[in-house]
Amino acid sequence: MQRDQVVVVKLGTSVLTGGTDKLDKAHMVELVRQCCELKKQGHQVILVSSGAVAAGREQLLKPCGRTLIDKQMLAAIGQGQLIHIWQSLFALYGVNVGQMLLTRADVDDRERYLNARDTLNALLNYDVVPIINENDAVATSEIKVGDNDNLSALVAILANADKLLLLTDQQGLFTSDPRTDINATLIDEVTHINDELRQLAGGSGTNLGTGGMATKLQAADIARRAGVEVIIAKGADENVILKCMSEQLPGTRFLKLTAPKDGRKKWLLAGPKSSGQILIDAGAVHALQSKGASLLAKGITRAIGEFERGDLINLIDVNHQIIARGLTRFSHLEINKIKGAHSNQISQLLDYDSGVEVLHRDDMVVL
Ligand SMILES: Nc1ncnc2c1ncn2[C@@H]1O[C@H](COP(=O)(O)OP(=O)(O)O)[C@@H](O)[C@H]1O
Ligand SMILES: N[C@@H](CCC(=O)OP(=O)(O)O)C(=O)O
Repeated sequence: MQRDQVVVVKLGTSVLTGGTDKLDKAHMVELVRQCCELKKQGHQVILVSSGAVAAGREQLLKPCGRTLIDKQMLAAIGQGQLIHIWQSLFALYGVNVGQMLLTRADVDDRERYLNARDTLNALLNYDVVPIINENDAVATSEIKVGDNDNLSALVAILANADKLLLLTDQQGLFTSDPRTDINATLIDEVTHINDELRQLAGGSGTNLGTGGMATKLQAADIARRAGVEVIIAKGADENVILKCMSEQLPGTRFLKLTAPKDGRKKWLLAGPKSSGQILIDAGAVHALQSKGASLLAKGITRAIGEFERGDLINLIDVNHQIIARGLTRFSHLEINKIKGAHSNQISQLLDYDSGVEVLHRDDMVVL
């Protein structure tokens, strides 16, 4: 078994409540035991823990709805309770925990991303288990990641993790939702995530979880591009966390891809929201994918949305697939003036010299 790996363990509400309306503390002790065993083996563990809303509901003892504001209020009540439980359970093993509550804004902004990364690394260096959740109480829809599957992928990128374990109430990804299809079969290994696979993954089969398999697949897609192996497995299975670290595969494994080495490119993968899109032709797609080229104006069909120089944009092919993302050196207005033009015509078309690469290779990740 490989030692000294950084492992992000995401525990869904389904695992923490065992499908009931209360936190299953007996099972939480068992999960803590496994995490501490991993630490003893020399690995570093980060928890992404859902359960604040469920804990708040349990604590409130009054009926409460499921609107955004209801959930924000319940999270405000439940998060303290949740971290208190984790803290006391890890203390049984003499392990300290540190709470980090994040929103999308903390990863979108490069400086805030670096601050969050420094805190995470400092906790790991001091042998503390970081316990992360979305800062639900203040996260409005604009700044929300929205689900802890995607959040855990961002955390795995922040921490430069080796593995991301998405623990849930199913054995893994099935050919369809096993709650509704008794013939559904488990998919052991995934090497490509495409639209066909996405169609197999439905939403949450209960009203406890957020996102179901669809968000787990999004998370796996992001994390594996950053060089993280992802496993979806059943949180209630005996020794599931320990098994995920061995050859004995308990669920669905998503093979990792070769990650960019540059930290800024990893940040681009962590998915700051794009401000707009640039439509590119087949020649440009080929140049980016096969030749490692920068994007030049002649391969651009048009700019969609409004953006400025320095903004993050997605590059889209004729089939509306995202091919790459990166920081543009031209605004949408400039791009619409220079699209299709040869590089030597650009300064003339704009009346000033702004260079010729619309997206430089160094500022771009090809997906
Ligand atoms: N193809 C699929 N394979 C497995 N589970 C699926 C699939 N499609 C939808 N699901 C649903 O996803 C649920 C797990 O996601 P979710 O309820 O969000 O749990 P968690 O709280 O662990 O994130 C399962 O209970 C299942 O009903
Ligand atoms: N942040 C929320 C959980 C959001 C979420 O993604 O839930 P889940 O699908 O159960 O992992 C909470 O703590 O209740």
